[in-house]
Amino acid sequence: MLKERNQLGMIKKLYNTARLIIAAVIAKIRTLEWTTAILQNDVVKLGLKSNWYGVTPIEIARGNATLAAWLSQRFPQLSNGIPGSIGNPKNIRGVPYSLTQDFIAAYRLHPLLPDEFEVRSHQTDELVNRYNMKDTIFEKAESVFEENSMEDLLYTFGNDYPGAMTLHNYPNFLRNIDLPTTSPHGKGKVDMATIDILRDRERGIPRYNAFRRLFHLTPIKTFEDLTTNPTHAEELRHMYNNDVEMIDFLIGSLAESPLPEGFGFSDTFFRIFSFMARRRMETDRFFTDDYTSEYYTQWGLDYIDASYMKDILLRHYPSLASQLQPNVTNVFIPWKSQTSLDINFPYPLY
Ligand code: HEM
Repeated sequence: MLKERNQLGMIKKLYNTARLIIAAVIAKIRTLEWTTAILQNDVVKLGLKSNWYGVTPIEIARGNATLAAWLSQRFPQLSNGIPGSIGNPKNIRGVPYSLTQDFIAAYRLHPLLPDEFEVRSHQTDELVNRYNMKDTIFEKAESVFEENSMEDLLYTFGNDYPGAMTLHNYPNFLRNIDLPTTSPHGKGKVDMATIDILRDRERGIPRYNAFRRLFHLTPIKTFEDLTTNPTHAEELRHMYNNDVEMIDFLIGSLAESPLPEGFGFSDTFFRIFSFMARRRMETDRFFTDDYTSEYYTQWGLDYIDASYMKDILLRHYPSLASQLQPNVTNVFIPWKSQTSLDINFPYPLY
């Protein structure tokens, strides 16, 4: 009896330790790889690296030794990443953590979705299947995996570009989407483009300009302050009755132009992303006080450190090796576009 209970305890411990390790690998991949693929900007990369590993003053000073010395004296905590760094205990900043509705509003990235896609062979790049997105969602998703090999799907998604986060780019299939009976709405057709705006309004998300003020960003005064595209400015003036204060958060963010260099979405979205990216880790005891070998095991900490998404893909699908050559460093950036070795992956090295 006692033996069985001990065994059960061991199994539970093994399960929970594995869960912690996998959650940390996912958090690391999201911080250092996914986000740096959609925000391909050196300063952002450095910021995200600082969240996980910390940054050294010499990296920030881009090799300038005098500035680096001053930085390390003035900001001794600089080189602390969140996970495991001494001096970074759990910090809720006086507010219990939750994913805010504002973050959810900034995550309404539906324009990233295409209306159709082509599955291509990972061996020959030949067309294998062509799909309309509407035929691949909800209960129909499983058939895509039955009709294609996992290697071909990974190769396809590894090389496809997402849609641009901009006005007039909402996927058509979502504008008249057939919800399954299992959806909280029940069966029926909905227009997700409308719902995205409606939900933000009913949840009290500040309008675009109010949001910018709350984030200490300069509010816009005219439609031309928002976008360099005169057609968009005119359309928005008409839609919002010439009142910039009425522009919805999502619409303002989709209209924003020009975007900072390398950004896949607006600077306004970015503010809440970068804020939450840090906060969701620094409020978690397992990424702060308890990111230790006692909870993770030393094997686990080393495994997290050594694992990037590419390692995971190759571990499970070794036959992708010829597509995932050393020049493919970040698998969230189309593989074929990475033609030369990026020594700055996953963060810039100065
Ligand atoms: C085929 C792909 C997708 C479909 C069919 C889909 C559909 C939906 C549906 C039906 C809702 C609920 C709408 C409601 O409030 O009534 C929703 C919400 C949402 N979707 Fe998507 N979506 C897809 C992909 C994505 C992607 C790729 C992202 C972001 C990367 C995303 C972000 C969100 C967010 C942030 C919400 C709001 C969640 C909440 O209210 O808590 N969706 N989506």
